[in-house]
Amino acid sequence: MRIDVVTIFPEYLEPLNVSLVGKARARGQLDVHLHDLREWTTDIHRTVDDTPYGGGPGMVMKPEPWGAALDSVLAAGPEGEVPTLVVPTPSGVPFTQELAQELAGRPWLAFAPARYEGIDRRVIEEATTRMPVVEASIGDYVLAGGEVAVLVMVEAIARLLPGVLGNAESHRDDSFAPGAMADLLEGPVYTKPAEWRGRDVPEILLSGHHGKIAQWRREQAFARTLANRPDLVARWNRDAFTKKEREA
Ligand SMILES: NC(=S)c1ccno1
Repeated sequence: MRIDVVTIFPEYLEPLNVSLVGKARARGQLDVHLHDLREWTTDIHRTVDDTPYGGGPGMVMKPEPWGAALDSVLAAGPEGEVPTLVVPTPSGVPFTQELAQELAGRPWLAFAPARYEGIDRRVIEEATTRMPVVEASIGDYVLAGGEVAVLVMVEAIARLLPGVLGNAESHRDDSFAPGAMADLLEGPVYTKPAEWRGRDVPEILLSGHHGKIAQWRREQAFARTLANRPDLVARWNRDAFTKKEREA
């Protein structure tokens, strides 16, 4: 997978050099290109923003640098291919495990994290005429810029790429993973020692009875989901529960 990120703070994306994503890059599973938006400014002050038409607080990111930057990204990418442009924004669709899974299946992603009050709308509109565009939100809150959201999205997507996680099974039981864990939160996990500060590991996990352990884990997942995400419960019904049982 190729990933391009256009940003006024390339240094904000340094974490893409370490840990899981860094290792995937080193193994050639990810090809990440960072671009400083100011490279496409034309004035001595390298201006990327201006006051909003219609008035109002804050500044808006100018269309010219973004347009030129996206032109360059497209030109530098694989011949005859276009990226999916991912725009992190609180006004986007929810960035879910399902969306991460879908984006992990695409060969080329370009991220456009905004600052200030956002990017001039014409940039997004023009982009949709030449590539798929996904405006997505990592949560119902506002950040100072989209770079943090890019880090979140890239990690969530990268870990789903084949071979990136050591154990291919690791994300099968993730919260929200497709199949039996859809709309479910992961239950509690334990490791050695069997007793720690007077707290024992649940006996069932030491039983070696895989069927009962799986059943206990499903029950724990349902209990945690009921407690922490009643909104997900609304998506269940008895058939779905049964279906989950069959799939698990
Ligand atoms: N919630 C998201 S994705 C965001 C981007 C910028 N500020 O908030």
